[in-house]
Amino acid sequence: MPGPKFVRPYFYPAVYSNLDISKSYFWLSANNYNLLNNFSASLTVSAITPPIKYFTKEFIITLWDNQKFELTFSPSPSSFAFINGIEIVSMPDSFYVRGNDNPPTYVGSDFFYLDNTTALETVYRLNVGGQDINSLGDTGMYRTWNQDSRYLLGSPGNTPYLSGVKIKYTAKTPAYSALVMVYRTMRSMVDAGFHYLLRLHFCETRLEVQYENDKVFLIYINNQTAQYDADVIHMSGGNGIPVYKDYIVLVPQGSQSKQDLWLALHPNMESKPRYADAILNGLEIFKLNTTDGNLAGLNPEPAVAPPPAEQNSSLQERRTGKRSSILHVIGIVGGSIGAVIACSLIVYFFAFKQERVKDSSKSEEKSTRTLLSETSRSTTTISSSLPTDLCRRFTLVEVKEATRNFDDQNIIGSGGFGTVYKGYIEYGSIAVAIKRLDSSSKQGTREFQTEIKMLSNLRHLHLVSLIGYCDDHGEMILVYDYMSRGTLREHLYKTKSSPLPWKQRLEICIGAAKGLHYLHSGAKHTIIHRGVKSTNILLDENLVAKVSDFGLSKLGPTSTSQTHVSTVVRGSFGYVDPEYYRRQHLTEKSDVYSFGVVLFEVLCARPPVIASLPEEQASLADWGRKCYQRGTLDQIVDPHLKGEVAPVSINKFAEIASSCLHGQGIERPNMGDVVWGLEFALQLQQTAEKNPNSEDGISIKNKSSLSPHRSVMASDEDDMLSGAESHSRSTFSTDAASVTLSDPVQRPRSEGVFSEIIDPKGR
Ligand SMILES: Nc1ncnc2c1ncn2[C@@H]1O[C@H](COP(=O)(O)OP(=O)(O)OP(=O)(O)O)[C@@H](O)[C@H]1O
Repeated sequence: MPGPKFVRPYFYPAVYSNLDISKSYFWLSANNYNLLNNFSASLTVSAITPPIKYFTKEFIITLWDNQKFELTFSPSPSSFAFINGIEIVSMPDSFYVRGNDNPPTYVGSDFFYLDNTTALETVYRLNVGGQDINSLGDTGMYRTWNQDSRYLLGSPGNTPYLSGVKIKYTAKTPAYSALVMVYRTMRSMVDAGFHYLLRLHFCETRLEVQYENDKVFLIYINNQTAQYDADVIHMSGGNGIPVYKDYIVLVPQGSQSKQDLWLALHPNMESKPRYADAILNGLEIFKLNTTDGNLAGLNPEPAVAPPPAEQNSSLQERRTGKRSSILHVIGIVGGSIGAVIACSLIVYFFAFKQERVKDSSKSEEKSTRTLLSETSRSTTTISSSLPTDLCRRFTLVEVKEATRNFDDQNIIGSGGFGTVYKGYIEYGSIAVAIKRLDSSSKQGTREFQTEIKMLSNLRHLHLVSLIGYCDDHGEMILVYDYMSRGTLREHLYKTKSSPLPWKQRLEICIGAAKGLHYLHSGAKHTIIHRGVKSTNILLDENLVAKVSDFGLSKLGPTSTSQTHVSTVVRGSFGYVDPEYYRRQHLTEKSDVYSFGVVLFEVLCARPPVIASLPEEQASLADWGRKCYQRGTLDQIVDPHLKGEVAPVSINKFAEIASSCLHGQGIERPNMGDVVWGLEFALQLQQTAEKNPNSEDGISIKNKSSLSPHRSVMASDEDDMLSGAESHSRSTFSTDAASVTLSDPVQRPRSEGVFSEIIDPKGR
C-alpha cells in the first residue's frame, strides 16, 4: 500500500551461531532511503544507560505507487548484518511530512526542504510531564512515548500538571496526533551536522486560560527565536483543544560531533499576557536524512564509505556469501520497548509558575531584550535615535538581495510612504514585506523614525511585526512580517477572492479591534493610529488580522498631558473623523470613527466613498448609519451574506459600527467596548446557527428583522448586563458548552475587557 510508513527494526544483540555480534557493522536501506550507516547494534546497546538488552529504531519513509517495499542490509567487509524483528505501520498521509500547505517554521538562517523524499529518524518522543506510554497505549500507530523526568537536570517548581479537562480534537489536530499535557522547557544533546524536525505538542488545559493573549510565549530553538508569539489558544482555537507545530533547525557541526540542541520557552511579556507562563505537552524530535543517503544539508563524511549499489540485496532476494546481507530473524521482539535514545539527552526545564505579569515583567523583559539584541546584525554605525536592541538593522546589500535589487516583479503595493516589495531573507526561508521610502513622498524621515520606534516597542498578535529597518546610504527602508493574504480590502470588493463568510469577517474585525485596543490602552502610552482603513488591516496565512502602517501614528494624551492638538489633519479620504477635521483635536476616538467606516465596509463590501452615487449614499459612513437607524440595513448588506447571517448578529454589528461613527467622539465607544460588542455579535451568530429555528435563527430574512435594537453598547456595565440578560432568556441555549449570557461570569471575554478598561495596565 503506498503512503507514509513507520519502519521499526528491532535488534537483540546476543550470540547467534557463534557469530561475534560485536563484529556486526552494516548499512540498512529501505527502497531509496538510507536508514542506518555502518551501524553496530552491540555498540548501541553498550552506550545506553541503564543497560538494556534489546531496542528498536523508528524511521518514517514513504512508499510510492506500485513500489515494492525492500529492506537492504549491506554488511561492512568481514562483517555481517542481523535483525530480530521488523514492524511496518501505515500512518495517515501528510502527518509528519505535511506538504506546502503546512510548512514547518524554519529556525535560523538555514533552509531544508522537507518532503516525501526525506527519511525521518525518531530521536526523541517525550510525553512532557507525563508517564511512559507503551506502543499499545498510542493512538494506533504503536509509537512509544517516554516520560521526560529521567532527563531532568533538576529545577525546583516544575511539577507536572495533570488536568481533568476533556481534550477536544479537531480536523487540524485529529485524535491520532498525540496524547497528554504539561508545562516545560528542555535541552538535549544530538548529533551535529544534521537538520532536525521538532514537533511541539500543545494543549491548554488550565481552566483559567481561555482567551487569546492570556498566555503568550517565545519559543527559542538553539538560541534562535523560532516563534515570537506562541499563543496556544490562538493556535488551537480554545481550551482543551490540542495542536502541534513543526520546526526545522540545523545543528551545525562544531569541534565536537555532539552538540546541544536547546529548546526554551519563555513568556512574552511584551504582549502583556494575563499569565507569565509557557506550556509544552509533548515533544517529538526527528533527525532528517535525504533519500540519496546524504546527511541532511551538510553531507559529512561517513565513518566508512557506503557499499556499492550492486552489492545491496533485499529481503526478497536474500543472497549469501561474502559481502552479501545476512538476515538472522530470531523472532520478533514484542511487547513494550522503550525508544532507544542513541545519544545522551539532557533536559533543562524552566519553571514558570502562574504569576501575574506585574510581578515578573521586569526580569522577563530583560531576558527578551537580551535575546533580541543578540539577533541584531549591525554592521555600520547607527543613527542615534533608532533602537538597535529591539529590531534588526539590515544592510542595503541584504535588502537588495532580498528583493532581487528592488525588482519590479517583487512590488506588492505602494502607499503614501513609497513602494512595498515582497522579499526573502535568511537564505530565502522567510518572506518579508519591504517598504522603501520614496524620496518624493510627503511622508518622510519623521514617519520612518516614528514607525521604527513605535513598532519595535510593540508586539501583539494583531499588529504587524516590524522585523527591522535599513538606513544605509540615506535609504529609509522598513522590513515587516509578510502578510500572505494581503489587505482586508482585497477580500471585500474589487477582488477575485471569494467572499469571506460572515464569521470570518467577524473574527477579522475582532482581531483588528484588539490590535487597536492594544495601541490605545495596552502600551505604555496611548498610541493613536490615525491611518485606520481596510488597506491597513492585513491578513496572515490563517486570515488573522494584523493592524499595519504606523507611519501616521501619534502618541496620544497621557494622564499628565493634554489632548493632542495637531496642526495638520492626516488620514485617508472617507475615513477621517469629522470632529478631528473641524477641531484638529486628536484623540483615540478618531481611530474609533475610522474603524466604524471599516466595519461598514466589511458589512456592505463597498468602498467608503463612491462619488458617482446620489449624495445621500456617496459616503458610506453617513449612508450606513442612516440605513441602520431607518431599519433598512438589508438594502446595503453584502448580497453574499444573505441567508448566511443571523439578523441579530448583523444588527449588533451595525449598531457597533453606527456608534463608532457618532458625530461626537465622546459619544463613541472605546475600542475595548468595540471588541466586546463584536464578540457578542459573533456569539449571537454562533448561537443562531445552533438554533436555526429560533426567533433569531438564520432562516429569518425578512426586512423587519434588520432593524435597530436597543443598544447593548451601554456605557455602564449594568446596562450592558441587563441588555445581555434579556437576550439570553429569549435567544440563548443553556447548553453548557455554549456561553450563556445569563451568567455574567461566563460572558465572553467580558472580565478581560473590563479589567483593561478599568486599569489598562492591570494585565
Ligand atoms: N506586511 C505586509 N505584508 C504584505 N503586504 C503588505 C504589507 N505591508 C504592505 N503591504 C502591501 O503594500 C500596500 C501598500 O502598503 P502601505 O502601508 O505602504 O500603504 P497604504 O496603507 O495602502 O497607504 P498609505 O501609506 O497611504 O496609508 C498594501 O496595500 C499591501 O497591499
